[in-house]
Amino acid sequence: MAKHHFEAEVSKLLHIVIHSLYTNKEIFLRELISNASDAIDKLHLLSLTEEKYKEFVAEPKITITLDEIEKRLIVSDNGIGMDDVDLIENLGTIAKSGTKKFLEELEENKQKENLIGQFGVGFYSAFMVAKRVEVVSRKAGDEKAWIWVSEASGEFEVDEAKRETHGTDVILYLREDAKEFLDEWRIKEIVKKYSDHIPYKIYLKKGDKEEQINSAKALWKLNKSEIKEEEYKEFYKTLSHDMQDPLFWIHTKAEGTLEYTTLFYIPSVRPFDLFRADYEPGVKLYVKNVFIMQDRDLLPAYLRFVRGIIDAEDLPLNISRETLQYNAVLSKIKKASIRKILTELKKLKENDKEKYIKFWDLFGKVIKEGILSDFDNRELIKELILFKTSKSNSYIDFATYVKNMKEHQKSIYYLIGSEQKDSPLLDRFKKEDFEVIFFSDDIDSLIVPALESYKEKRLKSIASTEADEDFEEVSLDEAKYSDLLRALKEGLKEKVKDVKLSARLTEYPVCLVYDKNDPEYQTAMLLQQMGEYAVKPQPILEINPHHEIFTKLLLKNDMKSVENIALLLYNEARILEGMEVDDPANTAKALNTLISQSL
Ligand SMILES: Nc1ncnc2c1ncn2[C@@H]1O[C@H](COP(=O)(O)OP(=O)(O)OP(=O)(O)O)[C@@H](O)[C@H]1O
Repeated sequence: MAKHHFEAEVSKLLHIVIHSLYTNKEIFLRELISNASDAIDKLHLLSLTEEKYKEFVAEPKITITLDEIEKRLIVSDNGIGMDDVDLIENLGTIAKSGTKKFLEELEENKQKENLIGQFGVGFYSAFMVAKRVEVVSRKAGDEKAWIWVSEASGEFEVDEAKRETHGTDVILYLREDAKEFLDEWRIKEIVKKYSDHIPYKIYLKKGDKEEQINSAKALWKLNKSEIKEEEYKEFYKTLSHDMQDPLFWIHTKAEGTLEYTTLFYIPSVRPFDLFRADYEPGVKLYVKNVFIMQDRDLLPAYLRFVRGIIDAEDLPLNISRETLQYNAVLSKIKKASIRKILTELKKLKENDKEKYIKFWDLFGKVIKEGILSDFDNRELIKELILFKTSKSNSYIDFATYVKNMKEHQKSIYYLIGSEQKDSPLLDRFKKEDFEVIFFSDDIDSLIVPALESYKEKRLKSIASTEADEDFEEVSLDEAKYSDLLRALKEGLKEKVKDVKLSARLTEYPVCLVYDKNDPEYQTAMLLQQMGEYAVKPQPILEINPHHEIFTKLLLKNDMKSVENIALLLYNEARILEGMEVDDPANTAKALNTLISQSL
């Protein structure tokens, strides 16, 4: 046998593989199956393009043989095969510059295991589980077969061998601690996990028994017209482990400069961990049918409910979690995928409102997070938002709202909080016949201010003084009420920022508003929950000078009971805005005093 030395980098890699790699050993099988599949791909292409390979159109096949007696695992294929020169070159050196660079980085990195676990070390990963590896191969078109043997000791040997047909057998003599890979269930499990959608049949052979153990069908690679609705649904269930049918799916094949396929599903139930910080990502990355990883970074967090697959043609199989974020090809695919999902959701909203409302009730709250995190798609996300309004009990969107706007209406008006159809703040808008949006999700107080505008129409909160600028100024007789206003303010102390006369009320005696530069109640509360204790809501109590409570109070000119009245009216305004009573003990006392006085 002719002896050869491994290239220095290979020796380094082997050293790392053998000495530093303890976790995730099972990936060796993915790597070997992937190589076998590549070898079949190559021959397949040649048989299609070159005359002398025309005869090699035998049924492609990958076989995993478990030999309990010799403690061997063999991965065989009927692909292109290798001759002696190929064996020396391919299995004695590292061809790819990426791998070399990775090795350099690895040398400097202490957490080798973490890094390398994410990185396909290709053929050499066989040494994670094998003390000795033999590769018996015969190149398609050659008469001779060759054997490559190594025990990873810095050298390997190549000699003539026998093989009936073209193709390759990679024979692993399993180490003592890798005997689990002789178990057929373990192998089936690994193949299902990583290689189910390799387009070639994978057989498992043990003794006389031989069975196919993968589906051999990359569903997403088929043309849409070839896939039945049922097949889409079944595939979703295997992919997501969800028992229910998906709500809908988006299947895209991109060709041209960037070649990739994506199949995304929207579930019809909320994943259990949707609102957990440690949620499981739902999208898997494949490179040419080979499963690479399931990673959060494949889609932004606001699309975390999406299940599916991204299968890219132009990515290296060894792309790691660390390099994932920096890969330009993947970034482009990711960007296009986000846009595609959002655009398809918009279409669903237009074409199947009932289904879209189902979607919105399940995931609307999550999608809205994108307003804060995805600036590029902010306008598109705005199109997806649904809400109820002071005029509509069923959902509408911004486009409909704007279409329904009155001619003299300057802005889009909203109120944050639970649907407050009886809010005193609505008075003026009812009078003008302006529609007011109710934003009632708990995150709305963070999201809605960031919306800013829709189609050049500003969004304004009706609980804030910012909406006032859209209305004509009304002159109010401040002087006449100054003593009363002062007395009310003194009664309420720091509960309110100020007490003022109101131009916005017609029916109600009081309401609470916020200066346009101050956080509104819900925002302040949310910030407090997030640990910003210093942020306090600072409402302004506005009083309706035409309401009889105040006209009578003014007539009486008796400020004795004003403190009690102030507390009650302030709490009335809070209740009408859906807040809880502030200072309940004193409020009850004030109420009792006033009741007694009236008896
Ligand atoms: N079963 C096989 N049949 C034919 N050639 C093979 C086979 N296995 C490996 N090779 C050859 O050996 C080379 C090195 O394999 P290795 O797995 O280390 O790297 P790779 O497949 O090129 O990269 P990666 O595994 O990262 O995709 C392959 O490029 C291929 O030419």
